[in-house]
Amino acid sequence: MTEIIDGKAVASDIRSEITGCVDSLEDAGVTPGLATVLMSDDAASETYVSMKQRDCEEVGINGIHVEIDPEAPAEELFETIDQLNDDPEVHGILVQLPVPDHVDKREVIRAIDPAKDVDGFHPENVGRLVAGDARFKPCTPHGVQKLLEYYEIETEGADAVVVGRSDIVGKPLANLLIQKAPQGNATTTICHSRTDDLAAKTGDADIVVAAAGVPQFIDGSMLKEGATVIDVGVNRVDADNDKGYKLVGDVDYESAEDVAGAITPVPGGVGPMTRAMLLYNTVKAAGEQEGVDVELP
Ligand SMILES: Nc1nc(=O)c2c([nH]1)NC[C@@H]1CN(c3ccc(C(=O)N[C@@H](CCC(=O)O)C(=O)O)cc3)C=[N+]21
Repeated sequence: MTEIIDGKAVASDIRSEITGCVDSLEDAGVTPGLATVLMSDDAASETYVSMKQRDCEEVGINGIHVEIDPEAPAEELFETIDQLNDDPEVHGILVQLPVPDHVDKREVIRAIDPAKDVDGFHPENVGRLVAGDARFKPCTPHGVQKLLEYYEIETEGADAVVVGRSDIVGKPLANLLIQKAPQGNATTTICHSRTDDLAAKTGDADIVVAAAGVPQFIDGSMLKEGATVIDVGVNRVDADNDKGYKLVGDVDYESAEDVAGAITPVPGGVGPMTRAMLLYNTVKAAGEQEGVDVELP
């Protein structure tokens, strides 16, 4: 029987534990604050940011949302970031990506105070993660590790293949999977668009993580019997329904489900975990900035 990895349920569990962390911060006189900044008209980005704000409300984090006209000069975004860096009520800052073409993404990431960088994208935080001393694990890789933990999927000595080399998922996740730490110690291969014979690599893997942003490109024929399949893709594809689209992953679920030992669905797999780990990082940031011990889940 294929085990369906229920990210929605695990995320809900983690949110209730985070509510406890928020309570202990409140007892110390601290309300954790998360600022989300959106400089985009993209419908999917708007949806994700509003979900993040709703999550904050649920657990008692003070959510602050700033919207910047995507046509505005880049300076407007940088001024906003400076203000949020200086605002003692803001413990975490998330600038929703992508930003418009006239805004330099790297510069944006560097402008955020590393202590408030709850995405974990700032070079200082990337460096710490690679050095095995992570401050903020990036939310999606961290969420994937939590799923592996909850479902007791052995990573030690396992062959893991990460398909996708992005700075926000592929690279940090591969780094975490090779670390001498829980949910680490995997023999990890990173595959990407120039990989020769991808199916041979995925077909040998005990754990396959699909994070390339290409709809349904990994199917059952590319998997080993019993493999764990983690689908990070959230692709909107046209559909004949009210919304006009549906969400599909990077994995062709129907064929993969027959072969996999365990698999994450889309929606309801990694996506909700990404949002839960953002709350986790925000509570961690607040505790560190305010000198309050927080017992994180
Ligand atoms: N600075 C920054 N940080 C991010 O973490 C970040 C970002 N920019 N830009 C875009 C990506 C994408 N991302 C998602 C998070 C949750 C879901 C999610 O909750 N998905 C739900 C369903 C969503 C829906 O219904 O549309 C699910 O898969 O079940 C999806 C996508 C975070 N990102």
